[in-house]
Amino acid sequence: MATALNSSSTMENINLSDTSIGKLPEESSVLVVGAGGIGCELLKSLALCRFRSIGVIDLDTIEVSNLNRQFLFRREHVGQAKATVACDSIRRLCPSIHIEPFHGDVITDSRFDISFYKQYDLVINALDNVQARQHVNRMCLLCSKPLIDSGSTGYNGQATLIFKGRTQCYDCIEKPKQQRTYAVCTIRNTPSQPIHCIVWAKFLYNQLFGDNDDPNNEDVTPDADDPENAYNEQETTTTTTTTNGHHKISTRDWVHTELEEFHPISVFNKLFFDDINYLITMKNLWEKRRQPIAIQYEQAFQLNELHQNGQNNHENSTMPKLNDQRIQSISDYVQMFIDSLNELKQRSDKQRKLAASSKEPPFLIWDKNDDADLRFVTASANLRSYIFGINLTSKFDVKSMAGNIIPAVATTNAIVAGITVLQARKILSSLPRSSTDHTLTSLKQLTNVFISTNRSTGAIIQSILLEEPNPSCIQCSDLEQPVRVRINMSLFTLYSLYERLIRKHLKMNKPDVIIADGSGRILISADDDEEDEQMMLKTLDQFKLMNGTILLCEEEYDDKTNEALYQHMKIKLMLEHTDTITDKDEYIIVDDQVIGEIKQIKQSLKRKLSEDDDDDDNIQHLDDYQNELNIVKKTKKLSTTHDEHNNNNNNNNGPMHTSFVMLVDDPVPTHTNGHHTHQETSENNTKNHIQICDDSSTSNDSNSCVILDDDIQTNSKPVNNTEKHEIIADDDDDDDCYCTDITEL
Ligand SMILES: Nc1ncnc2c1ncn2[C@@H]1O[C@H](COP(=O)(O)OP(=O)(O)OP(=O)(O)O)[C@@H](O)[C@H]1O
Ligand SMILES: [Zn+2]
Repeated sequence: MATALNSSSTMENINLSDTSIGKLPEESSVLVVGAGGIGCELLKSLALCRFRSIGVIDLDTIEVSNLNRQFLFRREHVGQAKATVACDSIRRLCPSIHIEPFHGDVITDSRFDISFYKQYDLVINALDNVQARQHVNRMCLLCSKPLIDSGSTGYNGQATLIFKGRTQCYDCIEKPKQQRTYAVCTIRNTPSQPIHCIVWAKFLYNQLFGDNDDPNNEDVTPDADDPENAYNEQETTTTTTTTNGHHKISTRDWVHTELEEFHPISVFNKLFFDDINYLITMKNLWEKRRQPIAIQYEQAFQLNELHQNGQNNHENSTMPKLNDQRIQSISDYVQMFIDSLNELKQRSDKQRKLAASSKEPPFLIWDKNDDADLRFVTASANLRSYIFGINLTSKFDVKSMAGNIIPAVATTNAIVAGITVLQARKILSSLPRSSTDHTLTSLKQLTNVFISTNRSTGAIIQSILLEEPNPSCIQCSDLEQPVRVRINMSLFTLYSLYERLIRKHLKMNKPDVIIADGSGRILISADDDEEDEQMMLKTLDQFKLMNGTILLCEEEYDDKTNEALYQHMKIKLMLEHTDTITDKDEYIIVDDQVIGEIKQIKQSLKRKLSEDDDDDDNIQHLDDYQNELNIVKKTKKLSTTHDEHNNNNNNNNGPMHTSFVMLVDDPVPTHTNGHHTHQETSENNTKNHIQICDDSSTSNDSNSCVILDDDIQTNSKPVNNTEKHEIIADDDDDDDCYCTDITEL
């Protein structure tokens, strides 16, 4: 249900000076991701609303084209990091503020891990792409941080709220995919929208001046293989005489054979007269469509009318227009075509010569910001639109459509930023004031806010009730908390991931491994009988997997073997990149996720394993699954032992928990104790350790571990050998596996 609000009623609902509950802006720390159009507005508004601790991430440097709306930047800043300059400008505005820039990619920069996010009370996205938004969404879900996702497209904008388990997350609802590809037949034979003609014009540019070896360089000539075309062309030669004497000549081949003796008028007549006449011979295409009209250069200048169909709404609007926003006459487009063609031909000849003596490519690459490139596409697209009776498009709009540009409107950004700060204020007032717990006390006041020029609702700013999370959302449903795995993406191979981590360690049989980024890309298919060796040896970064990528490992019930152990099992893995790992096979599973993961294994077992808690002394040979369960039990027991130990030392009766579990592949020494010996019988004496360490230990032991649980602290304190608890789990399937309590070592 939508509640319409005008801006004054929005303001009335929020009492900025209400300090009775929740956190105050000056007590809170906020992370802003993106210092572009919305980001600049947002930082200014946050600073003026008394937010005093802000982190700013942006990967980009300042460009001249940013200066019109990203007002924290000036011409002298061009080329400098956006995050740094934005923070400097805010400091000048508000000297008492603590604002810290981070120049880096929020997705791939290993500085931005879970512990980084945990420093903040609230995260705000001011990003311009889905991938980065999805990543921040996942990170906030993982550490239960409130997130506001702000965005704008032209006159529309939004500030939506995301709280783990309480609202929809960014991925709860699949985003409608923007159509970026069009059927080849539509482009070559039967365009019906301006974008079809613009795509055709870009193909034409590539045919004439671009990389002819590029397989994406589509032919632009009429396609007689169009299934709609009953006329079945038998000839396969590039030059064919059609029934009524018109010639079909492939532009690609024509470029090679004829362009040496370049004549712009021949190019014009081939494209807009010969090819169109050939297309007209495909009678079936025009049974239910308007037949195109071929235009010949010699008559083209007489086509002075603006357009055929009364043209689009823009032309009727009384809004003043810049030259580039105006639709021109057909004769203007004819002239524009000839002029830009000549210009590009000269440039292309130069480029070919330059390539002979340098590393430059021997072809041109279309650039939306290059005037000749843009004029060529505008003119070609509009001539074709005219031929097919499609509305014409201004140069300004062609630039936006051909360059996939989403228009940025400074006023929308300012409104979105203002609303986002109000949202931030409301969220903070719902957070407990003196606690690091970020559970919201109430969602009552909170809504999503949309800015829309669609007046059917009678409001520009609309407040929409928060939606419940989607229970089957792969990112936020509680049942599927990901197991966090730290690896070095540039060293860790697909083989290590599949064979060592997923199959050996997680005990999955032969799962599909799917990249959970909405693309449905399958990394490894369970149906493949043989693994591609070359592929398995590739490192994960070669598959464009990144810090924060979630993999869904899914295994079906194996009815052939009727093996209950391998019934349907699902595990999500979240990959976290770290440069600090230098061993190509090493992986670290972070903290209690390991326990969650083993619990999942436990749940997936059909047979009921006995849960006899008492006989830790009676350690015996265990099968792999029993062993995993015992690790869980042992972990709990060790935590308890440790708690007692700690309590004795500190007189602290508060609960203690295990700081982290680390799993590494390292040669380990043989451990001997009264009861059992871990025999180093596996290949290379390599074992998996699971080490459970505690951050309260203070010794300088060189065997100390890195503290991975960010709840406790980021930097490690060395672990005293006598306090260290260690469980050694054998990586080798054939070996016996023992659990050993460190107190016995
Ligand atoms: N993965 C990322 N990590 C960090 N910052 C990012 C990431 N992706 C996008 N950004 C930043 O988000 C900001 C989005 O701002 P905006 O939408 O105004 O885009 P812009 O690149 O500044 O402008 P335009 O695209 O119009 O030239 C940019 O400054 C961009 O650098
Ligand atoms: Zn979700």
